[in-house]
Order: sequence, then C-alpha cells, then structure tokens
Amino acid sequence: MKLVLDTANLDKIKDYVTYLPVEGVTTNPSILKKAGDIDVVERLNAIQEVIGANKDLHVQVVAKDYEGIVKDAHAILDAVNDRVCVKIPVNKEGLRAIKTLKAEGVRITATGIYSKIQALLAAELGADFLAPYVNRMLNLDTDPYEVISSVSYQLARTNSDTEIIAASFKNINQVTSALEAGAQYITVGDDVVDKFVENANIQKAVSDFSADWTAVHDRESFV
Ligand SMILES: O=C[C@H](O)COP(=O)(O)O
Repeated sequence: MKLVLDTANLDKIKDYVTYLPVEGVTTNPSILKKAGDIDVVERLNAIQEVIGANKDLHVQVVAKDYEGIVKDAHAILDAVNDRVCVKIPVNKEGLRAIKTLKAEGVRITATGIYSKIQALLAAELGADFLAPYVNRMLNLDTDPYEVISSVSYQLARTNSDTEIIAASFKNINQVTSALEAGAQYITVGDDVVDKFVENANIQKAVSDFSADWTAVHDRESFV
C-alpha cells in the first residue's frame, strides 16, 4: 500500500510523516479552501519540503477550459517544481490538456474519475496516475471496487505504466477495499487518516498490557 495524504494541513502533514509511510500529498481547490486564505504557492512548497523532494506532490488545475488548464499546469510547475503531478479532471477539455501536457513530458494525475471509460482514456493518453473517486461513486450506486478491479486488469494486460491512486474516502473500509481491488496508491484525507490507529480497542489493549506489567513489576517500562 502506498499512502498519500489528501490534505493541505501542514501541521498534520508534519505529524503524519513522523509515523506513517507517506508517499506523497494530493490537493485540490476544495482541500486548499479548508486551509483558509493562505499563500497557496508558499504552502505547496512547504508541503514538498516536509515530505521530501523525492515524494510526489499532486496539484490540481483550477481553469475549466483547455487553454486555461494548460496555462495553469505551466504556472504550477513554475511556482512549485517540475516534478509536480498536475491533477486534471477527465472531461473533454481535460483530456485535450492531458494530451498536450504529456507530449511536453509533464507528470499527470487524471482526476474526477467516476467510470471505467474515463480511466481507460486517460491511461491511453499516458496519464501517470488515475484517481477514481470511491465514496462519490458509492453515493451514485456505482461499484468503485469493480471499476478499480477492471481498470487494474486492463492496465496490467496492456503493460501500462499508469497507476491507480484511489481517492474520495469516508472510512477505513473503503480504503482497504480499494487496495484489495487493485489500487496501488490511496489518497486519504486527515479525517480518515486520524482514525487509522486511534480506536478505543487498541488503547484498551495497550492499557491492559501496561496494567498487567506494573501489577508485578514496580515500573512502567521494560528496564
Ligand atoms: O481529490 C479528490 C478527493 O479525494 C475527493 O474527495 P471528496 O469526495 O471527499 O471530495
């Protein structure tokens, strides 16, 4: 499992890198909105510094038309660094932009994926990552795991270098199910990340072990 953080909260990212196998960070305009009225370029550069230059930072374009998307992509690469994966929603304008930007060698994360056909088209145009929206598909009565599994099979069958970075999670079961379906990466918001190893049963087990030890030995550590 390759874990990516779907947040722009710098304090949380600083904390997560101390105990989680963080492979990167994804953002989009809605995630950046949660961070408030920040200097976005400054924040993105700070995030890259915290995760390390060799980890992937995915930054989404804002413009909706082809020319604007290509311009946004260049602006993001200039403002942050040329390794950034530019996130582009998969619609007609987005696919046109992916085609142009891949010809320039730009790393692309195809996002806003609700269907197999979106994923397969973006992969065929050379997108580096595909971001199927798990919870949003479930809300629409689409089985995201069947989509991921089928796309994963097609990518393997065609020896594609494109990888799946499943997104849009509301709980841990969705995360593990997406991985079981074939996603190589999962990008998870801090609301769900915070629950990974924080539950009352884990804390109770730790407390019980500690109580059993101190009942016999007059100290709270091994030595
Ligand atoms: O970048 C895409 C997000 O992972 C979508 O997540 P959301 O459905 O919680 O907005």
